[in-house]
Amino acid sequence: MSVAVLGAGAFGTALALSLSREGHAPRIWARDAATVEAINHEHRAPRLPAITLPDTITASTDIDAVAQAETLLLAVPMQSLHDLLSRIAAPLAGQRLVACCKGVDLAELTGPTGVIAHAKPRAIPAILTGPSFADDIARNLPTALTLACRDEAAGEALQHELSTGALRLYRTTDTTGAELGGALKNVIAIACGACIGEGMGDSARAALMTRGFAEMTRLAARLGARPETLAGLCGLGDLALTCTSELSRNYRFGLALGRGENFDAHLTVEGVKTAEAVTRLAAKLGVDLPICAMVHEVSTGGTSVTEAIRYLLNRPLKEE
Ligand SMILES: NC(=O)C1=CN([C@@H]2O[C@H](COP(=O)(O)OP(=O)(O)OC[C@H]3O[C@@H](n4cnc5c(N)ncnc54)[C@H](O)[C@@H]3O)[C@@H](O)[C@H]2O)C=CC1
Ligand SMILES: O=C(CO)COP(=O)(O)O
Repeated sequence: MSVAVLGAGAFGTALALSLSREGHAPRIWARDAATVEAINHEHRAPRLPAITLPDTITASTDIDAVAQAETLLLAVPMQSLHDLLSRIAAPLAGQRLVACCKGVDLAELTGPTGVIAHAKPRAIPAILTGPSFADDIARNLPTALTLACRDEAAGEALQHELSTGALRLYRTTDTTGAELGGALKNVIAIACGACIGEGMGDSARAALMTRGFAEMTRLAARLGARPETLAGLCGLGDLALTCTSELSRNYRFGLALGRGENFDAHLTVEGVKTAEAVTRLAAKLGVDLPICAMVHEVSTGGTSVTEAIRYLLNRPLKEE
């Protein structure tokens, strides 16, 4: 089976490397010629500068040619996924489209598999998500992720196609749970970073992680997801990683907010737009997501970290 990667960022390049170790020769689509040049001629990717790529990994700016592979890994930021799919002329009928992004689309208020289903209704949508830093995958360190696909047979084929000696994939048909876990953990990671940056301490972070997990499961259950999906790699697993590691951009963005420091605007921080999208979605569905709402307020300058923490502490007391 042929696999290609659309998007030459850190995660797309790491996944191409992972595939290359299993004998695949993946092509990467990049939107700019300079990145293609770097991959094809210098065997390096701009977003993973410390890694040398094998010459079995090649790149192209011709998206229609690259998109002919049977499996396409869609590794662009969440808010660019719709734009990416609209660049491809073909309907991609019967092809497996694996979202490798985490978030909720602001225009459609759906996760990545919903965006795929709207843009390419004859394709088979799936999502690869869970706790992994691109750098760890690129270095072939042990990693376990969730592969979610409603089509059981396609999900099983993808699980085998994308697993490697170091990258172990668990399978589920619950795409809603898998994508909401990955989306919401980034929002909670911003909250945790802000809490630590503001000097509130590890106990406060543990409280945010736990009550954040309650928000993740509440919204997911309202949308029909299974609780055990959220308790898996794509929910609890990724929450644990992202809320505790300074390798996470979402966590570091939160740290900067808490410390009152600037943050590099070129870095992909999915939780900011996701906080806005889930706050809107929750209002529409009548679901209470106070931490996510505060992350949206703080990250858009609507309130301060101190005020947000005060608001959360002073909400009416309730049962756990
Ligand atoms: N970096 C990581 O450790 C991991 C990232 N992810 C997810 O992968 C997704 C991508 O993140 P990264 O690869 O880290 O981002 P990145 O910032 O390293 O790269 C993003 C890539 O997407 C391209 N891009 C942006 N907008 C585009 C558009 N409209 N059309 C086409 N290409 C576009 C950029 O040129 C760049 O090559 C995110 O949703 C992230 O949450 C998931 C797991 C791990
Ligand atoms: O999704 C990730 C880890 O699973 C990567 O986290 P960041 O996007 O916060 O860097």
